[in-house]
Amino acid sequence: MLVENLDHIGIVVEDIDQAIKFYQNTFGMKLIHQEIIQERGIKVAFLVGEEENETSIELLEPIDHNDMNNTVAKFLKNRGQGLHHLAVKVSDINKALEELTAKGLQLVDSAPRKGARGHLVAFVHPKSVMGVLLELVQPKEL
Ligand SMILES: C[C@@H](C(=O)O)C(=O)SCCNC(=O)CCNC(=O)[C@H](O)C(C)(C)COP(=O)(O)OP(=O)(O)OC[C@H]1O[C@@H](n2cnc3c(N)ncnc32)[C@H](O)[C@@H]1OP(=O)(O)O
Repeated sequence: MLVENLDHIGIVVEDIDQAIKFYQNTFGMKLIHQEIIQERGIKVAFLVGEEENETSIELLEPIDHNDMNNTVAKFLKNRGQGLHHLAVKVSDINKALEELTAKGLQLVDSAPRKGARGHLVAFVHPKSVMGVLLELVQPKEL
């Protein structure tokens, strides 16, 4: 599997609007995308620094903070705000999943699904990545 680059870093927050303002006002970062993903029960926002094609930060807030079936709400309750996942860009997500399965890694998603920004995404379990929840991202234009 070939990782092209670090696509984004996911950070779970209590209040996404407040967090967006914090990243904009404190670090001068720019909001490039915002979306409510109803089927995942989350609100997300992507911010970048000066170089727009660089790695972004994805802020995530659960729509319902009390829904413990929602992975982000559960994370927020159990671990509080903070780093949630690392996302790497790959050109062929199906091939990457096949390779990781062959290498014995535990996948959360055995097949890709539509994630934020219409990209194809799949998660690898943190138990297989030394405690880091890893997201594979295949941009929709590929
Ligand atoms: C929009 C879209 C996108 O980016 O495009 C997205 O979908 S991102 C939005 C969020 N979607 C996702 O997160 C999907 C992938 N995540 C998941 O399916 C889940 O969060 C799992 C990774 C399977 C964990 O769920 P589970 O219910 O098993 O959690 P749990 O609280 O019982 O925890 C089980 C063990 O995993 C650890 N654990 C839980 N979440 C973790 C995380 N984010 N990073 C590292 N470790 C984590 C716990 O500490 C615990 O370890 P110990 O056993 O050692 O105590």
